[in-house]
Amino acid sequence: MSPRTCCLSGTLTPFLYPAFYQSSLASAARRCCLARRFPLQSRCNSTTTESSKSYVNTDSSRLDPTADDYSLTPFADRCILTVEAGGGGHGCVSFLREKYIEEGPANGGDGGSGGNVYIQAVRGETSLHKLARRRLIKAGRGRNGQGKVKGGERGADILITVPIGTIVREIQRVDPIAALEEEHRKTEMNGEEGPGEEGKASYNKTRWLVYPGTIPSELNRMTFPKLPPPRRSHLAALEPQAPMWLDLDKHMETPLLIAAGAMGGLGNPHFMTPYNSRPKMATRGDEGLKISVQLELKILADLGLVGLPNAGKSTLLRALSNSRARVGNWAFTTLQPNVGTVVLDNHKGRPLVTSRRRNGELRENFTVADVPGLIEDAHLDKGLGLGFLRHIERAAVLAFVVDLSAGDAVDAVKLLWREVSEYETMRGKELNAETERRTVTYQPANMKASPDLDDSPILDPSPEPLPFLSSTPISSKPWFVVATKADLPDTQANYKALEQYLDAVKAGAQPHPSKRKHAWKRNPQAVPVSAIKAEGVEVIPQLVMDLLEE
Ligand SMILES: Nc1nc2c(ncn2[C@@H]2O[C@H](COP(=O)(O)OP(=O)(O)OP(=O)(O)O)[C@@H](O)[C@H]2O)c(=O)[nH]1
Ligand SMILES: [Mg+2]
Repeated sequence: MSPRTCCLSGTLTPFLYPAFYQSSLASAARRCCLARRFPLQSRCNSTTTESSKSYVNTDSSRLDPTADDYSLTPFADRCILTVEAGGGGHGCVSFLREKYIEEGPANGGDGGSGGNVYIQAVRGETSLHKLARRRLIKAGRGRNGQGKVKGGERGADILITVPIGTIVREIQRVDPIAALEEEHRKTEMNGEEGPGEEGKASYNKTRWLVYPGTIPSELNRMTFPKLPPPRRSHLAALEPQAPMWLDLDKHMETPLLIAAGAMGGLGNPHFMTPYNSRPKMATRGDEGLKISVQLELKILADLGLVGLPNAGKSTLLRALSNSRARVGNWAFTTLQPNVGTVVLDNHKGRPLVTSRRRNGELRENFTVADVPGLIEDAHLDKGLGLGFLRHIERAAVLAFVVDLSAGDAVDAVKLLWREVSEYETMRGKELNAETERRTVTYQPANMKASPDLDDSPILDPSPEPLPFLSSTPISSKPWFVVATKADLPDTQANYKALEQYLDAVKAGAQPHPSKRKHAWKRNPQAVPVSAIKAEGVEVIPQLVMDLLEE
């Protein structure tokens, strides 16, 4: 018997189903030892403190709470946001004035550059609701330049903090500098072609600032130099390639720049010539880059609970962690995902489960996401399905929660897998469409740029690989079944049938419930539990750790 099977059949079935209890005396003795050293309470819900009382008694009211005993935190997992980098301050037109220097030279300072917009995924953020309220986030504008060659102050930067697991997709971008560059390129070309009034340009009030009090007739007589070429902040090189598509799936130590502030205008000393030491013009600061982005949070939990409504997912989450998710005896009690943390090591003695992360770090906890119940055709957005199916897409391990007292458990597992699998197909199609959208530039046949191009769509020549979202197909994730409400009478036969079905899936006698080729079926197991009495749940942490290591 493998250690996992031993652990499973050993610790819980004696309470629930004595008939299935087959483990050896030796392993029972070892478990007794373990139970004495780590009482149930400290083992699977180590955030609770009163270790002297029995687990069941202490938590009976917590696990079977009244309908109004829950805590609800504001939550949003999607939002559309416009971020705007700060505009540059204007250059200054001023002249030196001192005693005995009546008409001093130009000494206007340059405008300050605008503030940058940064994004950072941090631990501790769990929702996008604060950003959803804001809609427009604008970095500070640079201050205008001042006399005595004083440059303007830089605009204030903005840092957008998002939860880990946020995907940022660009919807629209307004780049004023790109427009200016285009304009500049055109004027350069025209300037080269046309006969030369070199170095002269007319007054453009969107680009030039003139000395205060300049009257229109004077303005007409003034000779404006050629507009300087548009400038970008050197920080713009650090911006992600447009169109932006970021998958912020790790805690970020440093923020990522997404929109660099615009440059400030030039002060009047820039326009001094040997013939004109007192230019009466300066340039205006540039407008900031504006990007509309869609933020989508896909919770990154280690374990995702998938189940029909009223199956007991929230009760299970309460039994495993210190969560206060709402529990009620009706469908759709849970309307938004809840994430609970199961503490494996509370640093008060030896941890029950010792597991290391991929980077060798010792795991102190793991997270469990409880999402609203799925119903048939959830993938077609029935019930609350589609909005929340994406939260299980990124869970490392899936736990299918089935209610043993509510009909055939095997049918429930098959139905849940069907929905998850349909969702996976849909996501695959979406991802392909997105990839195509980003690689192929459609050009109608009658608008061919050059006659030697054939009719095929033009591939984007960009050598940069596209940033794909790294995601494992849902069907290839390790999974197990939590058979809840095992305390209710006449559930044994249902559980037995479920166990037999999973054995058949493992042996290959039955297809994987998702009907997919490369689905994970190495060792799907059933865990009978009574979440309401916290019986049987103590094996789940070890099981999850084993599956996480796969
Ligand atoms: N007898 C028994 N009742 C349970 C058990 N687990 C949950 N229940 C009850 O089943 C009902 C539904 O539990 P919830 O945890 O709210 O179920 P859910 O799956 O989160 O439901 P939705 O959020 O609506 O999808 C509640 O009345 C629980 O008290 C169990 O192990 N045994
Ligand atoms: Mg619930």
